[in-house]
Amino acid sequence: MTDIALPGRSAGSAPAASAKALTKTYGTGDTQVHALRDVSVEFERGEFTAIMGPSGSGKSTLMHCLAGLDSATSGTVTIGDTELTNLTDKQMTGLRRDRIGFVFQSFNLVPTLTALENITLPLDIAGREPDQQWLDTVVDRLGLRDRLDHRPSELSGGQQQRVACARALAGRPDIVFGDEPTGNLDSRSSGEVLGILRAAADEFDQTVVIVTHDPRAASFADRVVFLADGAVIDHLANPTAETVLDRMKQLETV
Ligand SMILES: Nc1ncnc2c1ncn2[C@@H]1O[C@H](COP(=O)(O)OP(=O)(O)OP(=O)(O)O)[C@@H](O)[C@H]1O
Repeated sequence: MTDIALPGRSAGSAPAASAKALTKTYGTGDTQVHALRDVSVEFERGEFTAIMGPSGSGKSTLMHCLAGLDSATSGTVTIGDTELTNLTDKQMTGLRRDRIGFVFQSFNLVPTLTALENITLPLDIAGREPDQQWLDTVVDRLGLRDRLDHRPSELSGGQQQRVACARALAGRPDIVFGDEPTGNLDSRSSGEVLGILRAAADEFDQTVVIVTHDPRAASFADRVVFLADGAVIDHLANPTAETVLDRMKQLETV
């Protein structure tokens, strides 16, 4: 498969991703839902951001629009200096494949493939050779070396999520999105997954954006963006589990 040339691969000083005046409306008339109302937010290169907010506040919708999995009703999304609304379907597929990684709450592994085959699947589909050194780094950092020949059913939930993380990181994407990536994990496995996402930002200058309900998970981030009723209502820099919890309580009483 040939690589699709995308404008803006070397993003310079542009944020790694941004949303400008993003709105997303579902339905019409009485049943209309404003999932996003005029959301503008930027994500710097090498920055780890947690998106938090009550159920139904628009977190997943925002993440899916940022990652090109869903389209907004109005406003713009930019990855590097590539505006997603300007892309053809083919270019969008190429951008998602080459520059974006995803980790979902439900792992989404292929049951018939081994851990290693799952990790390299997106690269295989894209016809790309894995960077062996990078792959080794990711596998070792996630403690998966002695699990590579196992199928998902032979792995614990934490191990499966680490495989999903390795799959997201294997192609060295500029930006990694996680939709409640630790939602199904115990605290030890959560710590391992969040640790590798932290390392992706610190050591490899990748941008990480996760949705979470967990103040402890959010404490691994550089910044928390709080959503309520489809709008950004607050930011918190250098969060700890305690400051996040305090802010959540304050926001509930507003
Ligand atoms: N396909 C859809 N059709 C209609 N309404 C939708 C659709 N998807 C989401 N919504 C609505 O949009 C709003 C935002 O949903 P979203 O899933 O982004 O919230 P969330 O903050 O991620 O919630 P949760 O924490 O419960 O996962 C909600 O009111 C939801 O009911």
